[in-house]
Amino acid sequence: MRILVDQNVPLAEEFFADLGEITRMPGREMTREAVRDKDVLIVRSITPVNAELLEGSRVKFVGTCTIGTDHVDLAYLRDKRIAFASAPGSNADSVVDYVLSSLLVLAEEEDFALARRTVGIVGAGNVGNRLWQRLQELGARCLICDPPRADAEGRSDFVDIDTLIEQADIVCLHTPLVRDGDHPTYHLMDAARIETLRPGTVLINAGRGACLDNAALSHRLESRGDLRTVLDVWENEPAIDETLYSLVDIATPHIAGHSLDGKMRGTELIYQALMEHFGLPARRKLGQIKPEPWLHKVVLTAWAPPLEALALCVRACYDVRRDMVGFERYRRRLGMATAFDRYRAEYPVRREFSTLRVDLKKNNAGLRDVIEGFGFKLKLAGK
Ligand SMILES: NC(=O)c1ccc[n+]([C@@H]2O[C@H](COP(=O)([O-])OP(=O)(O)OC[C@H]3O[C@@H](n4cnc5c(N)ncnc54)[C@H](O)[C@@H]3O)[C@@H](O)[C@H]2O)c1
Ligand SMILES: O=C(O)[C@H](O)[C@H](O)COP(=O)(O)O
Repeated sequence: MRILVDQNVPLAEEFFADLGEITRMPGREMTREAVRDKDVLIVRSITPVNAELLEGSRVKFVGTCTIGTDHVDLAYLRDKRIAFASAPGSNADSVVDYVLSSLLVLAEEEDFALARRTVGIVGAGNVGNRLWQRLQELGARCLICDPPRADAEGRSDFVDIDTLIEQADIVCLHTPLVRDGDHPTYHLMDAARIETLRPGTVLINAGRGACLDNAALSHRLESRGDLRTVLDVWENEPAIDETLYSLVDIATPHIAGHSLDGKMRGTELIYQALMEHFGLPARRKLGQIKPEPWLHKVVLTAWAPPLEALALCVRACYDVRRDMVGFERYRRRLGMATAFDRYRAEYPVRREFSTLRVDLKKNNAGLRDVIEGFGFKLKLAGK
């Protein structure tokens, strides 16, 4: 069997080598010629998978090691009877880590307490739901907007997006990119909605770039400069708008989900789906292959103020400023589009909060819920 794999998919050799010959290639360089004689195609989000790529090829299985599937023409695959799998939930915790790390940076700069803010979460799927759970541990009030779920589950505790925008101090976008149907998300945050954001609102997009009208946001930031913004996803990646980039507070090149844990989980999910497709037992397990994190534990030896201790753990594990500064360094050297892709390809190792154990004394009970709720492992030691 011949398998073509994006070069940014970790552990492909460990998972797939027994199945056949693996060829690696940058996702943006995958052409019809490159896939023609392959049986299996394993991509990430930057390869458009459609008739143009696959027509006339032998490909019988396509796997994307990502949550998002907007780069895949699913109707075409169905029509051609090409099996397909994605990796739902694989890097959702990494995205939540990214959002929380960003919020802690802004809370520190602006001197606000997250617990006293209203956070609006647009899209309450794997990412949004986990963010909701973790924020509740901090005591933050959350407003949830997810019309497809509201319809399907008959939920009356969800709000519509305009109510959310009106009431939230922090607006987090975690929607997939959907262009049609009852609940499209293309430019869900359009010029009119961007204009109605209250001065001082924090706006975060870690879903897909085109869920937010980038030109309209650029206009609002240039003309009024009264929002705090965190953008991980952009329209026209990797050649993103330089002006918008310069106006955003935390600007990163689509790496919110790029923890090693998230990416490895994505590979494992596609391996499992591929084995199932071919009726083979999935003997390889991520737990047997996964490297140990560099930082295994943080020990808090005495009582500590909960929020300060939490911020310390977050920074020890993943500080979003590392990526902001790293991306800017690459951009100055390579120019925007090359830097965008190169930083992701050479992404420094990052582990999820869940890989860090926090040791607490028993008398530090106030911290217990916050640390656990934020996703860290907890160990209680005697007084
Ligand atoms: N920045 C990154 O690195 C990164 C990483 C992972 C995922 N993503 C993106 O984030 C998206 C969400 O991830 P997920 O794992 O939560 O996906 P998911 O499919 O589990 O959840 C998406 C949620 O959005 C809701 N939704 C759909 N249309 C909506 C609308 N018009 N308004 C409000 N809500 C709507 C859906 O009902 C669903 O509950 C992915 O589709 C992907 O595009 C980005
Ligand atoms: O949809 C996803 O899973 C994420 O957007 C993912 O992190 C994208 O990573 P990429 O494929 O761009 O490396």
